[in-house]
Amino acid sequence: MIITLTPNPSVDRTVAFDELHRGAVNRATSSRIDPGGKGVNVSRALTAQGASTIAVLPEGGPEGHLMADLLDDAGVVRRGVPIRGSVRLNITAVEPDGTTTKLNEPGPTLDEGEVRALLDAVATCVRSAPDPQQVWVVTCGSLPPGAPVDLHARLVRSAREAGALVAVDSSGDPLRPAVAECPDLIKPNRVELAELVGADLTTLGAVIDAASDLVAQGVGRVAVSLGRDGAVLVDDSGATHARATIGRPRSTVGAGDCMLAGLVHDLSSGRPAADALRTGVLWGAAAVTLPGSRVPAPDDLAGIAVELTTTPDRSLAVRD
Ligand SMILES: Nc1ncnc2c1ncn2[C@@H]1O[C@H](COP(=O)(O)OP(=O)(O)OP(=O)(O)O)[C@@H](O)[C@H]1O
Ligand SMILES: O=P(O)(O)OC[C@@]1(O)O[C@H](CO)[C@@H](O)[C@@H]1O
Repeated sequence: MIITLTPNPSVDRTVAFDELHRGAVNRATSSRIDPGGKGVNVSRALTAQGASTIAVLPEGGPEGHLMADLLDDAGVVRRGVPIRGSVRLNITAVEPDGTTTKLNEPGPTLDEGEVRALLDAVATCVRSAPDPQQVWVVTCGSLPPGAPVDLHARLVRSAREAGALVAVDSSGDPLRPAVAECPDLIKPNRVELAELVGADLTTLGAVIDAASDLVAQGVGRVAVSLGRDGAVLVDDSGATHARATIGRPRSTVGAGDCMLAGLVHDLSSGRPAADALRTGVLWGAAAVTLPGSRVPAPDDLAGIAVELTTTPDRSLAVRD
């Protein structure tokens, strides 16, 4: 069982343009809408693959109702925590050459009672699971205004107390206190890891060294997503690198979330870490072949080959 927390979910509207012009009226060629926010996407990807998950999220306002309907349509089990504000709506503009422009709203202001209700909802889900020791909690994304910067860190503590293993996917200031709580897994991308450790990470070797330092400080595992260069997983037994080649990329929005979903899916089933990385990279690459933030179904994984090595090329220049 995998429980996700998304403190700042979003209804994601993806709008396609032949060419986007700043400061002009732009007429779209098509549009789609998906329930989103990083933890919500993790739960959507798990649901699409038939895995057991509950998405915990704040629910309020017209967008909150829309979010609930979209999640119900996708068959995603959810625990909505009522809030006074309204869930945000994020816009993604896509152009035929693959250029993606994201416009993310700040989200509703949460008060301390609402924050506590979110953390309690997660702990209740963990305690109600048949075997809380087998539960992973995944807490993801930006924090809405009013939420304390240590919200992810508090979640690591409270989910642990309830008996679960915990993964964190966030960035910037909210990531730091969460890392200090030594979660079982973190999933930064290369830029987020570079910001966390305060260094330029331009080769795979530099990424591995930075991740190894975090493991030495007590983080269980560090999975770094590297865009088209795949991902590297570092733990106290070493580093494993995996990547997949796909045809034409369509949208990278949510690919990191699908990667994390595949990784935690296999770890929670007791699979070896290298297999879990392979699954994560496969789900991430499959997501990139799909429009908007659509998540892959089992058929979408067919025909994508993943290369995996336990002796990564440390000199590889990493770009994304
Ligand atoms: N062009 C690509 N070709 C093949 N696989 C890709 C490509 N881009 C992304 N991926 C896959 O998707 C995963 C996640 O991508 P990326 O590193 O861009 O995530 P991210 O920056 O965390 O994304 P986000 O936070 O926007 O969801 C990668 O680890 C890789 O497996
Ligand atoms: O503003 P945040 O919380 O950093 O990111 C939110 C978001 O951009 O992330 C997801 C893709 O990873 C989207 O569904 C959503 O719009």
